[in-house]
Amino acid sequence: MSLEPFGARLRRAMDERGPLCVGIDPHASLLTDWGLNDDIAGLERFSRTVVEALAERVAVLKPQSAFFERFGSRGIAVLEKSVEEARAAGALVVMDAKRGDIGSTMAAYAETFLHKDAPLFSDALTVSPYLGYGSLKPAVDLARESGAGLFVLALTSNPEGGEVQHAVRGDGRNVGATMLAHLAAENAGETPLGSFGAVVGATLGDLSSYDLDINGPLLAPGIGAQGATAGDLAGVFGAAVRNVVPNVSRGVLRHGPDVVALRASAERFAEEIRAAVTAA
Ligand SMILES: O=c1ccn([C@@H]2O[C@H](COP(=O)(O)O)[C@@H](O)[C@H]2O)c(=O)[nH]1
Repeated sequence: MSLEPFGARLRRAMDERGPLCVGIDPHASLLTDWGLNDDIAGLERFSRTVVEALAERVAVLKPQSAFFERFGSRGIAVLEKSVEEARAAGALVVMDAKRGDIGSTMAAYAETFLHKDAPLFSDALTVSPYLGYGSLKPAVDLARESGAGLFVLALTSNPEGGEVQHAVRGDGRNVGATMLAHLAAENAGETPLGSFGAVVGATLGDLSSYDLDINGPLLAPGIGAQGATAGDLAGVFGAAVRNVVPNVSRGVLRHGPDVVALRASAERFAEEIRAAVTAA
């Protein structure tokens, strides 16, 4: 049996818990700062601590797959366990793996993260559309079947992204705007919120030239370590701010390993975000 659609589950979680998404990003430097070794035991302890501190409190946890993959199969086993425990504690899990390939290979990535019986099944997956939006079709189809979602890289938080995403097409529209239009079509008619979201950096300044009204969630990394603040959200997203899922990773994680300090940091960000969204 498939799950209720991701968009509906996310809307409810955002309304009940606030929209904050905290990353599980076990950087080698953070493991050291936490007094852990940069090894599988350190990885396991780090991830378990973040899940214990936050999975019952925040709407979304976003493991960054790269930091687990670097430990090989044992790192993937830790990732599987973290996803399972975070979901069991009530958080939605967005797997940040940024997958993208030709359609036939994309189907295998979709099976990996979006098939409801897969060991790494996640509520949503980040995907790259830069082999063409249509190449994502197997992931879109399987997400719909499973009740999962996608976050498509549209306007990323890093300064280098513009050379691809701001490139102007023959029809005068840029690439990022085109991805947003594809997502709006995917989400048409869905209530209360579509399941196909965009990644749009909180670092990007005024985005009023873009149509962010995609009837889907906007995952907004960049708050904290990359320099954006909760106070920037209304200026960046305008009326779409209600559908923004702001992500903070290092900004919260640097307060570990103390569980109370991690919770306090996440609560501070959550409060600032609540104030910014309410005032918008
Ligand atoms: O445009 C993007 C897409 C993804 N990310 C990811 O989000 C976190 C941000 O971490 P911070 O420590 O809060 O900077 C990280 O996992 C990135 O890979 C992004 O930053 N920008």
